[in-house]
Amino acid sequence: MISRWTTAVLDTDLPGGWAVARSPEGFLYDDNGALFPRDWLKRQDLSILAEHGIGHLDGEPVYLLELHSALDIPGCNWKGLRAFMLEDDHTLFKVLGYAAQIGTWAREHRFCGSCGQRMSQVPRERAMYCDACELRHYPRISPSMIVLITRGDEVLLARSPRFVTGVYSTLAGFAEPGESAEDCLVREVREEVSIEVKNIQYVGSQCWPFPHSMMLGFHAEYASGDIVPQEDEIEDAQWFNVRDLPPLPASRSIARYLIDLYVARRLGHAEPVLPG
Ligand SMILES: NC(=O)c1ccc[n+]([C@@H]2O[C@H](COP(=O)([O-])OP(=O)(O)OC[C@H]3O[C@@H](n4cnc5c(N)ncnc54)[C@H](O)[C@@H]3O)[C@@H](O)[C@H]2O)c1
Ligand SMILES: [Mg+2]
Ligand SMILES: [Zn+2]
Repeated sequence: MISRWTTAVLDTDLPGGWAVARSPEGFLYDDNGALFPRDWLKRQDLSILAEHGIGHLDGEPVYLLELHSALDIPGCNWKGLRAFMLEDDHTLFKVLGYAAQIGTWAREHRFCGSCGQRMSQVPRERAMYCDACELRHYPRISPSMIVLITRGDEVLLARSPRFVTGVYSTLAGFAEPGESAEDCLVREVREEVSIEVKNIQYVGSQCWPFPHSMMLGFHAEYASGDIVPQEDEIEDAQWFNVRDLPPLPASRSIARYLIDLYVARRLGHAEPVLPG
């Protein structure tokens, strides 16, 4: 059965529901997954930094317990968000991805960036509020462009020194103030591989909670220039034939989708579906 997940701002004074617990070591899980009866979880000896009501899973309320530190609970363990992404339960990954973004943002906005006073959660709204200067802080989302550059049967893929050994991917980068999505894409491509692109086509978007990116995915055609990898950022960049590709990123990523979609179109295969 596919579970239904909707986000909401829930009242943390109400009892009951489910909860996920997040510490600097990741999310708590056991053999049944990462959702625990909330009242049971709160009876454990947790060092709770903040609690957030984050939404409904199949109509049941879900809360996040954001912890100062991990602790040992018999039968349970801690695991990072990336490990959950690589598993099959996509709905659970969405719940935890949202929880991670809300937890990180609230943790990093406990004090007002303008006057330094302690801030508080606004009831019924996803915002932190400063009483002293009436400033509101909303969750942070960082728009990032990601692009597959194509040249007929070839695609341009690159390696960052941070990637798993052997894996090549599309180019990506964060938008800067003053840029359109297209401006950002053109700049990132120039910076990272020193080439020019044309016919920029928007393909789709994906929430990427590492830690708070909104990925906007594109295909673009090669226009001119020779590949010059950006020092420190790009370890290697090459043109690959769609019939002979290197190891690629994880299948849930929009990077992989942009590649699989182009290959499918080029080779006349069925098109993949963008993971939500
Ligand atoms: N879902 C996917 O398929 C996929 C694939 C590739 C990259 N990504 C994500 O895209 C994002 C951007 O990719 P990148 O790492 O190549 O970026 P990038 O090329 O812009 O380089 C990263 C650098 O940008 C700066 N930076 C960090 N956070 C920033 C922010 N919020 N705003 C502006 N600048 C910031 C830092 O100096 C950092 O070293 C990252 O979050 C990455 O995880 C997602
Ligand atoms: Mg980049
Ligand atoms: Zn303030």
